[in-house]
Amino acid sequence: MAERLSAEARNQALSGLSGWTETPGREAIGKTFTFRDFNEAFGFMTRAALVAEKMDHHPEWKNVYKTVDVVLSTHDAGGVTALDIELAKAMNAIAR
Ligand SMILES: C[C@H](O)[C@H](O)[C@H]1CNC2=NC(N)=NC(=O)C2=N1
Repeated sequence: MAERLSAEARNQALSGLSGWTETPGREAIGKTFTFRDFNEAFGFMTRAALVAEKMDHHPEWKNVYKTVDVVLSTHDAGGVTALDIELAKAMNAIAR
């Protein structure tokens, strides 16, 4: 199983991840993606879902119209692991 990252390692990883921040009150990272319209937002979710399923690592997320709020943590590890960082990177790449 992937290891929980220390606070220092999390901050180090976040410094290279545009738009992602620590989620207040829990060990997780989050980002709000904003798109042009619902179609773009849902297209992003569709592509990200395929990556997540392939990784067997799944986001917590919520879509309202053209925004997608994403929170990533590794439930099995009780914190943020390299899997969350990898999925966050993939989501940034998909959203570009
Ligand atoms: C059995 C299965 O591999 C696990 O439950 C996976 C599935 N997807 C997961 N997704 C996330 N975000 N955290 C997990 O710990 C996790 N565990």
